[in-house]
Amino acid sequence: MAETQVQQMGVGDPTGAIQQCILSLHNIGVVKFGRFTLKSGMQSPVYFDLRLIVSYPKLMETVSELMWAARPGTDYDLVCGVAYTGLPIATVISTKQNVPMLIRRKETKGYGTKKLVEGSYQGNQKCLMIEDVIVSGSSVYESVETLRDLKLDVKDAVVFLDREQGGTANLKAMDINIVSVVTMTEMMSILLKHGCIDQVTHDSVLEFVSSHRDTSIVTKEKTSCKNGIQVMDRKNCSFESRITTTNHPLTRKLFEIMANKKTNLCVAADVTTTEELVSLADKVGPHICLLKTHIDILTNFSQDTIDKLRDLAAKHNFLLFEDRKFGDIGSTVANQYSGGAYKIVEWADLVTVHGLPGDGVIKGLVSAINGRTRGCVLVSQMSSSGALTSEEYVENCSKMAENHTYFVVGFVSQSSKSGDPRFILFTPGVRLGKTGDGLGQQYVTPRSAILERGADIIIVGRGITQASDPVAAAKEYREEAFDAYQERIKHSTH
Ligand SMILES: O=c1ccn([C@@H]2O[C@H](COP(=O)(O)O)[C@@H](O)[C@H]2O)c(=O)[nH]1
Repeated sequence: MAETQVQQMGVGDPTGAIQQCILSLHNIGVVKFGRFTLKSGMQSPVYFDLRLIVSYPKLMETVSELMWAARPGTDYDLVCGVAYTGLPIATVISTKQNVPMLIRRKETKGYGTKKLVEGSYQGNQKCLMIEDVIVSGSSVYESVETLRDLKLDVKDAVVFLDREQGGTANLKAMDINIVSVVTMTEMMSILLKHGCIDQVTHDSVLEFVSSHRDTSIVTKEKTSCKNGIQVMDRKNCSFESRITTTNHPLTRKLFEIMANKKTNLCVAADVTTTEELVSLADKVGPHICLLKTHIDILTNFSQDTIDKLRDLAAKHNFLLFEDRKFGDIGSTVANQYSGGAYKIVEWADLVTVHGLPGDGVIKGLVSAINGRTRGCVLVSQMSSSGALTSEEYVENCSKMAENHTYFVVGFVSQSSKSGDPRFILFTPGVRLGKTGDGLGQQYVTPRSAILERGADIIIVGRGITQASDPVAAAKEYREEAFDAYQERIKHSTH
C-alpha cells in the first residue's frame, strides 16, 4: 500500500525532488509526532512545523520552488503569503519569480496607517495565495476574503502540505482552487519507505486523517457584528444552521443531537446513589440532549457508575456534563480534572468552569485532556439570589470564551447579550409551578428562559427528579422548551 502510494507520487515527482525535500524537512524536525492541539482545538498525533525552514535558506528555496511549480494557474500579478509561515515563502517566490508581493496582517495595526494589507495593488489584479499547511482552509479563506474585499481577483492558492481534513473541499465551495505539493498520505508513505517512521506511526496518522476529514470553515460573516448588529444572531438561528459556525467537535455534536432528537433539555441528575442515577438516566435518556451530574454527591461512586453512564449516553445519544465548577489555578484544576477519585476527564464530555481565576483555569484543563475530545462551559452568571456575577464579570467571561473557542462550548448563565452563534447558552433555575427553593435558588419557566432570557438549553433538576413521574415531567419540560425554541426561530432566515 505504502509502496503503491510512493510509486503514484513518483508520477508527479519525476525527479524525486519532493521526496528529497520531505526527507530533508524530516531531518530538521519539521514533522513531529506526539499530541498536538490544532487551531480548531482538534487533537492531532502529527504536526508539520514548516516555520523551522527560516533557519535553512537552501531548504526554504526548495520549498518555494516546489510550491511555485505546483501553482494552479499562470500569469499572476501578485502573490500573498498567509501569516505567518506563508510570508517568508511568499517573499522567496516574489523575489525569485519577480512577482510583486502583498502582506496580509493577522490584525490591523493600532497605529500608523492601520492597514490590513501592505503593499501596492490595483483592483482586478490576479493574486496567488501562499500558505504552508491546510487543515480546514479557514486561514486561507480569511486572507482571500480580505483581498476580495479590496477587489483583487483571488481564486487560486498553493500550499505545501494538505492534511486531507476537508480544507480543499471547503475552499472549493468558496470558489478557491487550492493545490498542494504533497498530501499527508503521500508524506507518510515517503517517511515509511525511507525508514524515518515505523508502520505503527504511519498507520495511526492515516487512521487519524481518515476519521477527521469533516472540518468546516467558520466564516467571519457568520460570527461577526456589522454596525453593532450580529450578522447571524444566535437567538434567531436554528441549531442546524449553527453547526457550521464552530469547529468545536462537541458543540457541533450537541447541535446535531438537539436538532435530530428535537430536544434542548438537560436533566440535572442530582441524586445520591449510583442506582438512582443510572435508573434516571435510562428513563429520561430518550428526552434529553445532556445529562448533568454532581458526581461528588454520590454515596457509592465506582468505575461501574461511569461504565453504566457511558453505555446509556451511547444508547440514548446524549452527552455527559459534570457540573464540577472548577475554580482554581491551572495546575490544581489539571489534577482535579484528571485525578482523584472521579477522574472526570476520562468520562465527562463537558465540565463547568468558573472564569474567576483567569484563563489559566482553561489552560490547566486543556493540559489534562491528553488527546480526548472535551469541552467546558463557563459559569458566567448564577441563578441564585445575591450572586456576585456582575455584568462586567459576564462580559469578561465572554471575552475569555472568545480567546478559547477550541475548548469553550458556551456559558451557564441567566441571560446573554452575546448573539455569537458559536456559543451555547445553558440556563439552570428552571421549574414549573415554583419560584424558589428557600435556599436561594430562583426559578423561571422554560418559556421564560428561552424566549425572554435567550437560553438554548434549559437545565432542570428537581422539577424532574422530585416529580411523582419523572419521565412524564421530562417529556413536559422537553416539549415546552423545544416549542419555545421553535417559536423563537420562526422568522429566521438561517
Ligand atoms: O447558576 C447555577 C449553576 C448551576 N446550577 C445547577 O443546576 C441544577 C439546578 O437544579 P434545580 O433542582 O433545578 O434547582 C443544580 O444541579 C445546580 O447545581 C444552578 O442551579 N444554578
